[in-house]
Amino acid sequence: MREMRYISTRGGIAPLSFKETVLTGLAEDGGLILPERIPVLSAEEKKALRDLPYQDLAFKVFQYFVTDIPEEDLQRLVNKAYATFTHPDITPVVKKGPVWILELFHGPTLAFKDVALQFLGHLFEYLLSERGEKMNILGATSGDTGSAAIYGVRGKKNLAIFILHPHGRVSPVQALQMTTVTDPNVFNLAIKGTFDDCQAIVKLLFSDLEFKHRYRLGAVNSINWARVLAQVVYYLFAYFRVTEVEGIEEVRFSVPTGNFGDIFAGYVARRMLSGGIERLVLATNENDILTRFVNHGDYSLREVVPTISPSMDIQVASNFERYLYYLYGENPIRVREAMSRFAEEKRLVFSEEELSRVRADFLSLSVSQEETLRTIREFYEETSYILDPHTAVGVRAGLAFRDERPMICLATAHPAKFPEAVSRALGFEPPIPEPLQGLSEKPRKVVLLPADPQVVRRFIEENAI
Ligand SMILES: Cc1ncc(COP(=O)(O)O)c(C=O)c1O
Ligand SMILES: N[C@@H](CCOP(=O)(O)O)C(=O)O
Repeated sequence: MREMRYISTRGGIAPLSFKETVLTGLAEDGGLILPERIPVLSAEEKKALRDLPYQDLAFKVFQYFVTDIPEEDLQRLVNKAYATFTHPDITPVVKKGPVWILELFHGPTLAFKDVALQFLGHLFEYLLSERGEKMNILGATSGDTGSAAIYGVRGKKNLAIFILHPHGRVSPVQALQMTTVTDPNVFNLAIKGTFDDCQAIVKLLFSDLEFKHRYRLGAVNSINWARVLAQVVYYLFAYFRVTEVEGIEEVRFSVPTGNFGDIFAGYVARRMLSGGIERLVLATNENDILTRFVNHGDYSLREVVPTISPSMDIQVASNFERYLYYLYGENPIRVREAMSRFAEEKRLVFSEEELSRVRADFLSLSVSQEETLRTIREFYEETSYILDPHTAVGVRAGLAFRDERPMICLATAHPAKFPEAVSRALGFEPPIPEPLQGLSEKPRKVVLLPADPQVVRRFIEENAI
């Protein structure tokens, strides 16, 4: 395999290997890390990948991007990562009514984050033991990354984890999943603010290079390229499965979107396939900055509003910067200018030519809470299948943009993580799966802090390993 090196969206770092990329998290110039090229699969390569079981496909896809880990080690990491999943296909894709549902919730914390974070946990442990180093993981969550990251690194050597979540703005089940892990190296920080505040604190602390190096900070958010990479696999897996069954070469994916990480993984898969994914449907809840961007070129910041799909209550979508890099013709100077303009003016303006390229990549719809509840109800009536509210946002948008091509809707979380919303829609709560049973009786560990980077910094200084 040709060696793969990694660069920053802002152009200010020397190229990195994959291993360095994983340990670096946020690029030292404040940008996000990307591979120097996205491989395009030939017809023969697609044929060779088409029928592979999930783990084998993951291994083969990773090999294009991971050229500095020996094959046997990479294979072992992949096998360990997916051994915790309860479905043999890892991310099965099932036909329900008029759409295909890509179920991404068969991992330990019942959300799509497990697909990448189970892998990243093992990868961190492998890299740290190779170097004889320790790491303090720092992450922000609007609900799902937090528990998936905690479960991903739990019991692993040489790691502590600090997860910031917006106090009172994640679902009660999500809060319990995180805070009932009372291991001495796990710290849940409930921040009095929004997810955007939490993510801004994390990025600020990563940008303080002295602090980052002294405490050897590691990233579990989609800041970390390994997160995006692992998520690319299920797009390819679903694409191969659905096109095989339907006997058609083009599909659309509908993706409930918040931090733009999942749909960015879809964008990478689309480029790798070069032609198989006609467009990606970008579905947002009432926090609709990305929908306004696609449909009206209006990328301007508004207040975050709390909704029944809380994990998508985000306005400043981190991975948007990665997409901008490609939209701006892989020109890091333009990305750097845009990011500093956005920090000052809280908006970006795009040319008609740029917007027409955006619309060749994405279709977009913002779905209100009322429509989300209606979608859960109507989909259940038609198919007996219970959607979680995030998935319902994606299904609603997927139905709006359905044409002759198969529409694959990402089911990003299990409905039992959001029983209140499901009950409002259906009049009953979904059955509680085994991993969520008895959580409310367990002891909890959480600290309430203001949305102040200095306070968070002090907390890390006092508790880091
Ligand atoms: C259940 C669920 N659906 C959708 C999303 C949105 O994904 P992304 O932030 O990658 O856009 C999230 C948060 O990441 C989530 O937890
Ligand atoms: N919705 C996410 C927000 C963080 O996104 P990430 O993909 O960058 O980790 C969550 O559930 O925490």
